[in-house]
Amino acid sequence: MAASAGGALPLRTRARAKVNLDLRVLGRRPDGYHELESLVAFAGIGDELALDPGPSLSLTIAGPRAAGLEADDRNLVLRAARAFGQAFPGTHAGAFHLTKRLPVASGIGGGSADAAAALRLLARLNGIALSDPTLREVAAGVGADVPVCLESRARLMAGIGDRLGPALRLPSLFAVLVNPGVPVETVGVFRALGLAAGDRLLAAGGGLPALPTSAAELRAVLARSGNDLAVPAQRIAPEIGEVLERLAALPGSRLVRMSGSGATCFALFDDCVASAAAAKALARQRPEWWVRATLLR
Ligand SMILES: C[C@@](CO)(OP(=O)(O)O)[C@H](O)COP(=O)(O)OP(=O)(O)OC[C@H]1O[C@@H](n2ccc(N)nc2=O)[C@H](O)[C@@H]1O
Ligand SMILES: Nc1ncnc2c1ncn2[C@@H]1O[C@H](COP(=O)(O)OP(=O)(O)O)[C@@H](O)[C@H]1O
Repeated sequence: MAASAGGALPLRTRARAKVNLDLRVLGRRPDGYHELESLVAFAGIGDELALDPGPSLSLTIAGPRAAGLEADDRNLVLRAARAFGQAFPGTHAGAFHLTKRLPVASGIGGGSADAAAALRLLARLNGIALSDPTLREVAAGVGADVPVCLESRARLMAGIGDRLGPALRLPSLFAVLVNPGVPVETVGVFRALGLAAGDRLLAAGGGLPALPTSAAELRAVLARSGNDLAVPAQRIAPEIGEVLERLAALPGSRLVRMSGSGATCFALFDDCVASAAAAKALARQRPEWWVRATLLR
């Protein structure tokens, strides 16, 4: 991108993929939203967002996953930017350019990460701290997953995504992320769970017993949990079953799970040699799937 009209270089940030390492649904609130508990980590891969400061707000989109994603008012980048402008009157915005690399509607929060990235860039441009309570409210108003994506640090997430634990220094996990190319809408998966408003299922678990110090220890903790949205998601997208089976069958695959409301699933490996080899093997088996080896932390 060229320098802005004023000569300043555009601001840039990475919108990292969010991965729900586990996810429990505790119940459904009277307003219809579901109470969750989830240990969230972030991948090394993501979309990229640039902001060229200027007088008017706009968005352009390019990149390998841009097809079908409109740069209109429904786009989460513009929704976040407009909400920011309303909450912080008189602040500056400009021209956003999104490089879309993450599959859309895939349970790894690409849209939420883009919205959070827009808020980070606007906060940087206007000298607003990421810890600003109004900024956090704006994030929560754009989407349930946007607050956790603001800092994109691993942490426990509770409530509907609005209650965040402290940032966690998790041992790095060598992962392969896989999406079979079937978009899955979050709202449909929650609906398929079949809970009535006001239903209470479980008491809060309280999170991690102690912070694991090795990847093997973290995997052992994760093995005791799961993703409560996996069964309803598979009813909507049966392809998820094949993704989980193929991931589990890869040499060195230690733990296999779906992220968020799907359809992206991940497998964890001991090291980057094993995860890279597994990603290569799976991409050969299913060349039409989105397959990426990455670090989660
Ligand atoms: C399931 C999760 C887990 O991290 O991730 P994704 O699969 O979307 O990545 C999130 O809770 C998704 O967050 P996000 O995608 O931002 O959700 P929103 O746009 O706010 O909500 C979409 C719809 O999902 C339902 N919803 C969402 C969150 C929640 N805790 N309870 C719900 O019932 C609501 O019906 C809502 O209208
Ligand atoms: N910048 C964006 N990137 C991805 N999806 C977006 C974006 N803006 C709006 N959306 C819409 O948001 C919804 C959720 O997208 P996404 O965050 O990718 O999935 P998920 O919530 O499953 O993790 C999709 O239906 C998509 O059309």
